[in-house]
Amino acid sequence: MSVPVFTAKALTKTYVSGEVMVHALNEVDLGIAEKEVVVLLGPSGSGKTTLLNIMGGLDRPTSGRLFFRDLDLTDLEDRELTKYRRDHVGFVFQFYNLVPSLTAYENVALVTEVARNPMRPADALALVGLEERMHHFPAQLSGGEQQRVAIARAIAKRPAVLLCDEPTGALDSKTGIRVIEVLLGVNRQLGTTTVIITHNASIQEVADRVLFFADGRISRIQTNEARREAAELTW
Ligand SMILES: Nc1ncnc2c1ncn2[C@@H]1O[C@H](COP(=O)(O)OP(=O)(O)OP(=O)(O)O)[C@@H](O)[C@H]1O
Repeated sequence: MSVPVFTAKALTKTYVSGEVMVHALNEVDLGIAEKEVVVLLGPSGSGKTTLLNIMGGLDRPTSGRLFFRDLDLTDLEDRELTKYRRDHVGFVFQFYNLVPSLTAYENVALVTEVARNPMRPADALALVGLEERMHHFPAQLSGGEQQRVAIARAIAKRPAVLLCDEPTGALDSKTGIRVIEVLLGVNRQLGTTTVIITHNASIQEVADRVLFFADGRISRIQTNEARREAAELTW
């Protein structure tokens, strides 16, 4: 078997506020394979975002190890961690964080201008189905379209991993399903390993594996025999 994209060993993140200690992540062991689609489900405060942020190099664990392929992220200096993030990680958040004064094309070009081996902005926007809207400003696009621009921006540098924190959280079901469809299309066409945090249990059906979080631990892992297509989802 090839080296996993991520390997976590006893990964732990503890926050101390006053007398109270919160184990946001509590000795999590995990492997995520290349090209996998993984959905993280669990109640609020169970540690999903903490894990995603550590995988993305936005945060550091208190103890334990996290490898990206053969690279031990827990060993890296801040500068090296920033380079890891810039070279290998795309993020998609609930809110799109587009620059309002720039067109869709220009928002994506902001990233491709500084990336090492980027796609052309027009190709990234075509991949998310927005080739006809690329010269529109964010205010001229629907929420779902803005999220698709954010996805184009995240994948234009051809990251190995795409980390998505509630990507459909602000969308109605029809546009949310379209966004999931776009994420699956990117996974299929570019082979991007994709991790999706959601509170929407329906979305688990499109995953290869579903990780259920409770109290900073993975309480259960479900392997789906077959992935559903986004178009088959309802919520
Ligand atoms: N910067 C911080 N300082 C103190 N406690 C924190 C901090 N960040 C997270 N926590 C705590 O760590 C725990 C895990 O939080 P986390 O955001 O990972 O949960 P989550 O499963 O992503 O929740 P949600 O679904 O609401 O986003 C929570 O108890 C949270 O309050």
